[in-house]
Amino acid sequence: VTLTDASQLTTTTYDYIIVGAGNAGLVLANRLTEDASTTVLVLEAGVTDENVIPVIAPFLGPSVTPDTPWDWNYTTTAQPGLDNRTYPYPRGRLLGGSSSANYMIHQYGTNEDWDRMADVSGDAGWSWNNMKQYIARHEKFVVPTNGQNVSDEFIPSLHSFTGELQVSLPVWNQTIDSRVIATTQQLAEFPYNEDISGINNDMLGIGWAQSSMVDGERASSSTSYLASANDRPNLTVLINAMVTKLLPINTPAGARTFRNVQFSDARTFSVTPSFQVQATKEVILSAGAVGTPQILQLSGIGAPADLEPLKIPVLINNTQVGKNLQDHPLLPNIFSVQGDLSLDHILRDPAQIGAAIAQWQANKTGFISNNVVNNIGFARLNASVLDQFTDPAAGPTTPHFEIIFADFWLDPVVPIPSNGSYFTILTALVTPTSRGSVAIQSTNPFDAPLINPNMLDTEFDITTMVESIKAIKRFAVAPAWDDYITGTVGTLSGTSDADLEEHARQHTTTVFHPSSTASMAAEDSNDGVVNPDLTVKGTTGLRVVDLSVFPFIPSCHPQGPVYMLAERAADLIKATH
Ligand SMILES: Cc1cc2nc3c(=O)[nH]c(=O)nc-3n(C[C@H](O)[C@H](O)[C@H](O)COP(=O)(O)OP(=O)(O)OC[C@H]3O[C@@H](n4cnc5c(N)ncnc54)[C@H](O)[C@@H]3O)c2cc1C
Repeated sequence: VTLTDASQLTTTTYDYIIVGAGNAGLVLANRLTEDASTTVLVLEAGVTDENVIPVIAPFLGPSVTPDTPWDWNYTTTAQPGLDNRTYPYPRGRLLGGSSSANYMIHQYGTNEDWDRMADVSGDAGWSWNNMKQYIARHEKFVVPTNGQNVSDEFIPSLHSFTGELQVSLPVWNQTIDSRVIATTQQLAEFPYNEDISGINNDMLGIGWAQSSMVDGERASSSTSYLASANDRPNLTVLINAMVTKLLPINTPAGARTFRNVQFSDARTFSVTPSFQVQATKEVILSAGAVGTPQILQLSGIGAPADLEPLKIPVLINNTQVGKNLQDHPLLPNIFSVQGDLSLDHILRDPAQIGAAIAQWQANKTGFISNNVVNNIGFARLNASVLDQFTDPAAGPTTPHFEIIFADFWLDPVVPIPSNGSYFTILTALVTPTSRGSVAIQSTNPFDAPLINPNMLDTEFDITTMVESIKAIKRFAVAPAWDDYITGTVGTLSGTSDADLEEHARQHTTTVFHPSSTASMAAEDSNDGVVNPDLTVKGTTGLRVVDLSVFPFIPSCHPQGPVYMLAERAADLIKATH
């Protein structure tokens, strides 16, 4: 059942308390309540996702954030690598968390990404060979039924059709799609990849985006894992509940126990009145890569240098909490194109958008029923460039950068001009080496933490971004674009490395993938915030299950890896108790 107010709780004691009804949290809520004798409370600061059209309609996904009631509305600190700019840093603040606010692209990462996690943690359970079983449990592939031919857009034999989250393929073609695919036949540098999810141990090349959607609607952890479990009497989800602190129970020797959770009404933006609930087994933080370190720090688990200036007693001294933040930098590269077939003309015209939304409401068809992006690709640096660096990729077949194709002007920094037709090829670093941080700046949980992704801080990152621009410029001169692309827009016209570096520093923001702020490390290592079984080092009764535990950001869109992580975490938790 989903409750809206603390006064509706009928008890204050549960077997498990999950903090955050997000991507990971609702997987746990479902799996842990499969046993009818296990009670679970999920505390979520955000609001409901029910009947929120921008959340449900796939093409409207980008309007769920930033600066809305469904977003935490964070902003980064000034980024030295980006000409000291700041930019919005969206995080979903509703049921489903960021899985309700994201752009729905669904992948699983490379086998090398997972094998590195197993190596770093010393736990072979995180290896690809073991983690594959969780894709089968998680995924419910849905082939579009609108007549779209998707036979060579994915490899059916590798996918699961029986799991929880619906994953599908494009149901509406953009003008550029056939040209993108034609380019894969014209240029050997950009081969066609028949299944871009990573499931076939190969993410290199260009393929059709798989998205978490079904029948013209978004599929999130809320519409899948929660929807199929919410009528269980042993599951309680409380929205509008802002967790403000974990309270320690002092144990005489060894680890401190954290099974008590304090929260307040998120609608009041006030820590009083406060409520307390207790877990008899475990508290699980699934508050995401910003929320989780924030709660740990507010609870006195963190670096003395972060806590002492705020007079927060250091209960667990761990200098890694909130550190190691990794994210995928995203750079829009815009070309001007012929004619008026790009989506810009529709997106500029409220009447056409209104008609398209009405069509979607009537029968879930048209471009609103489809994701904003149909094709994505991944590539590695040329060997001659890579030779200058230690390769930060998880292995020799893991990509360094991503290429994303949009049939319209898509630049989060520069708004769409009032006329013209455009084609955007976005590039994103998927193996960045820059590391940033999340740190609370006051003892008030309602104050946003300082978020510093520290983008393009390293020589590797800026070099790879420049190389990615050169790569897409090679892509754009394939014969497939001869009668379409007319020129570059703005600073993309630069030809020297210095020009392209300036273009990157002026336009880069984020693909919204913060990770690694509560990194996993081996049990006997002094590094890391959590152990390989996701328990918080130096504590009992407390685990973290969300994207913050990945020691390295996966080289793909990360919601799939989060679902896989949470599926295994449920098994680990069940095996403990
Ligand atoms: C705009 C956007 C676009 C994206 N596009 C894609 C994409 O196309 N494909 C992809 O794979 N990934 C995408 N991502 C990233 C992906 O959605 C996230 O990495 C992933 O969902 C994170 O899962 P999580 O469980 O770690 O955190 P979340 O899903 O963010 O869950 C955290 C939950 O905890 C709650 N919470 C936080 N603090 C508190 C507190 N103190 N008390 C109570 N509750 C709290 C939050 O409200 C939230 O519900 C995108 C993200 C965004 C924001």
